[in-house]
Amino acid sequence: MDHAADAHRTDLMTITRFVLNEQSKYPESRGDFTILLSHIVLGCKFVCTAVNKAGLAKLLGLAGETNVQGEDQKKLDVLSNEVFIKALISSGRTCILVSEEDEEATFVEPAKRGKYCVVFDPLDGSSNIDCGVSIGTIFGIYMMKDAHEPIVDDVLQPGKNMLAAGYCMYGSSCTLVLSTGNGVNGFTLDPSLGEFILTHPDIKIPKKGKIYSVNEGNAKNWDGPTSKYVESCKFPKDGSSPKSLRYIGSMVADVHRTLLYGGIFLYPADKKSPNGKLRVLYEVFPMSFLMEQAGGQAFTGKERALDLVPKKIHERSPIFLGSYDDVEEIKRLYSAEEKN
Ligand SMILES: O=P(O)(O)OC[C@H]1O[C@](O)(COP(=O)(O)O)[C@@H](O)[C@@H]1O
Ligand SMILES: [Mg+2]
Ligand SMILES: [Mg+2]
Repeated sequence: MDHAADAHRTDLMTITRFVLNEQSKYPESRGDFTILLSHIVLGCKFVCTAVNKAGLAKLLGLAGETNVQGEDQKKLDVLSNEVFIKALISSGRTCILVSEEDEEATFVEPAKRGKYCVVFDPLDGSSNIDCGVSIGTIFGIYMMKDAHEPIVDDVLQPGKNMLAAGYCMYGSSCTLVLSTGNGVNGFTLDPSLGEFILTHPDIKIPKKGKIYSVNEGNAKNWDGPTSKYVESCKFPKDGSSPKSLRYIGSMVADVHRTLLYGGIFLYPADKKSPNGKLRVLYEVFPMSFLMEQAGGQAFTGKERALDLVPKKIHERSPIFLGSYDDVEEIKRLYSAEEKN
């Protein structure tokens, strides 16, 4: 590193500075949230390093049952789950953790307990790992309802009660997008500093977009409004240009593009999966929270996504999220069908 040339960079807005600045706006704050977030950020850095090495490990024959040291080589999704569980418990600020990888919620032992509940998908888009396509981690943070012995109900709250949500995308760069309920900000990891730097301040999603993003292979099982909507993206009746289709199959990457470029991401219900595929707590809610904070909308086909009250921790829901006007159109089609 050229230290002289980099001297001017010491005024960069790192995520640590950013969160401390936010904290200073609340004089009564004891910094618990800041500490929790710093543990999540550390987890993301660990997973980013593991993801970057994954291809190499495979090439060198290290990713299998055992590595050269004779240790078990863990699959990335299992490893990522362990990283976040450890990072969150060691923060001393959490009481309940819900991970996609664990059937049951994890209750933190009293000595290490704090007041936050964290829901997360440690590695999203894991089917894309072996071909090096972008994958990510998604998280949402709730406050425990009251001071009592934690119970599962503490995480079965509507998404609008989330205090914060975000994702980290492990792609051509490592990008962390965060909202603490006061807009959306994006940070990019500078590997030379090991710090996330504010690179996308106050992200606002375009009001209308030119891209739709959906697994069209499921089209034969879609319901009327979804089919009509996708048809209108391809053959618009108002004389406008057709939308482009982009679909990666990693929710983090598809939502990130939607957030920056505008448009709509949909994982609708279909005849085979009447509740869709994506999980309410750690996929639908955090992404819907971010979309609304960026000026977009998120809809389930029946209601505002963040109004949904999950009954089970791994519950699924259809989801349509993105630019305000694009989601408005799908809402119109569903309400027209209801009236018929
Ligand atoms: O392959 P499909 O059916 O289009 O599903 C893609 C969706 O499934 C997911 O991969 C599910 O996430 P996981 O990898 O965490 O299970 C989303 O990231 C993505 O939007
Ligand atoms: Mg996922
Ligand atoms: Mg996952």
